[in-house]
Amino acid sequence: MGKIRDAKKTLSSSALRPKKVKDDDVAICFCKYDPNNPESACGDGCLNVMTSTECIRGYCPCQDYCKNQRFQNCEYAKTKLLQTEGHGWGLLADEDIKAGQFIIEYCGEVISLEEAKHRSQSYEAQGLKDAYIISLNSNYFIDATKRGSLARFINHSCLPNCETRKWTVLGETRVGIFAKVDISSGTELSYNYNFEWYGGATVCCLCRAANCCLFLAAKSQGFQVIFFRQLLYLFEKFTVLILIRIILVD
Ligand SMILES: C[S@@+](CC[C@H](N)C(=O)[O-])C[C@H]1O[C@@H](n2cnc3c(N)ncnc32)[C@H](O)[C@@H]1O
Repeated sequence: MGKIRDAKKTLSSSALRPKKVKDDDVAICFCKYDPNNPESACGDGCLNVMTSTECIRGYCPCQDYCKNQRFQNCEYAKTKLLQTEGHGWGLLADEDIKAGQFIIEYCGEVISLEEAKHRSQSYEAQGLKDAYIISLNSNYFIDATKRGSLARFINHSCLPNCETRKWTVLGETRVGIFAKVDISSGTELSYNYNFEWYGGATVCCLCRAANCCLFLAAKSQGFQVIFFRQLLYLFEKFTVLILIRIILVD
């Protein structure tokens, strides 16, 4: 495993493309902080929260009471690494996490589609087993292979307890991992890589869920490609089994 950096010190997905938000473009909510009701400060009813946009310090009417600056304040849940059986490192909840809670930002280098294609092929050629490129939008991807937060260690599951969500933060799109359900401390975190993951080689899924799709990101790789890859994979497995049988029987 490469050296792990402190998540708070790593690049956020927007760090490579800093963009000053113009005053006219700042989305300002209508929340009003009521000391008798702490939920009044940018909770579920906040216009910005409803549109997955973070409030900006200095503009939010709730000022220091604003609760809608979680990416900017790195308000991550406590997590820790674990060594899994068969699929490398994974990430555990190190405290009870509530459904809907922001867990961690998926940080890394922001790269173009062309660069993602190029890097993915190059990593595969270098024999890198694990792939860390996920989609930011149709034009940009986040590559956490060399630099990233602990989110890069979250494995795939076909029945996940987390999901990725895209938020607009200081005018930029950023990707966060959020809990889909209540998660108890000590449980491995997972999300479904479908439509997010820019993987290289076909990887057999080890999630053990009853609805397992057998391969990682089977849907995002396109039905035809994955169908033929699966056929090829099964053909290879059968050929090996037949050869072993021939060797053992003869
Ligand atoms: C983003 S990384 C996850 C962290 C990785 N386990 C590690 O040790 O760094 C994605 C890689 O983890 C492995 N992986 C993740 N989920 C898996 C699963 N359900 N089954 C098999 N391999 C998985 C695959 O090798 C994949 O390329």
